[in-house]
Amino acid sequence: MDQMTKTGLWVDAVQDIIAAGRRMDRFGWVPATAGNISRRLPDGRIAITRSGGHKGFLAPDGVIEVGMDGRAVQPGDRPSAETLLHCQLYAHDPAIGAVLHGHSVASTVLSMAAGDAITLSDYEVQKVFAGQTTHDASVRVPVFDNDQDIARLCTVVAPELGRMPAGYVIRGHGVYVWGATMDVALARLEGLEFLLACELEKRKLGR
Ligand SMILES: CSCCC(=O)C(=O)COP(=O)(O)O
Ligand SMILES: [Zn+2]
Repeated sequence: MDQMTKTGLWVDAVQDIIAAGRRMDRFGWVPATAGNISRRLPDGRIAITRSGGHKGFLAPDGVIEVGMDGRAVQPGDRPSAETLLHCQLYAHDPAIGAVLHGHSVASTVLSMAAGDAITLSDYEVQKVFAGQTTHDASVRVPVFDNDQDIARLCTVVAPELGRMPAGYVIRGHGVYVWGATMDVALARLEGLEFLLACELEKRKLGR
């Protein structure tokens, strides 16, 4: 165990991740072992969920430390299979402090029916996203084809970095959302999931 794992800052990050997992689970966004959650650490490393655990029932040892290259600091630790998507966001923007990934019904189903984006229009809640000041506008949420090769998926996401006010969706898979803090990331996730759920209901009405 190195110095970081002993500090209060590490404990804060772990508590943030455990609380986020519980909240995502309450909404049904992390079924079975789906989803992953991370936070940037003050030393530039990342605290991220271990691969394969239920994110609604995380214990402190369900969170491990990785470098910006996505490799576990402790040999033998197995970080989330999607760690590189988190690292990509942290590397892109130093202001990003937390990244969330969930598998909601709405993001899964809508993305399977979508082209290269889901467009959200006319919803008041769009204003939860930075730079959105009115419902009278559109928010484009890119949809990327699913890929088990996460390094290759990163190359597909890369051109859109900096142009995704609400996050992005991986087709038939789930959403990625981020924020300066865990609270901001959770608020954005809640906003995006609300809007995707509305969109799914609207389409069921044939509108
Ligand atoms: C059972 S969900 C398949 C893997 C996945 O998409 C996911 O989000 C969870 O993977 P992890 O390695 O982070 O547990
Ligand atoms: Zn996933």
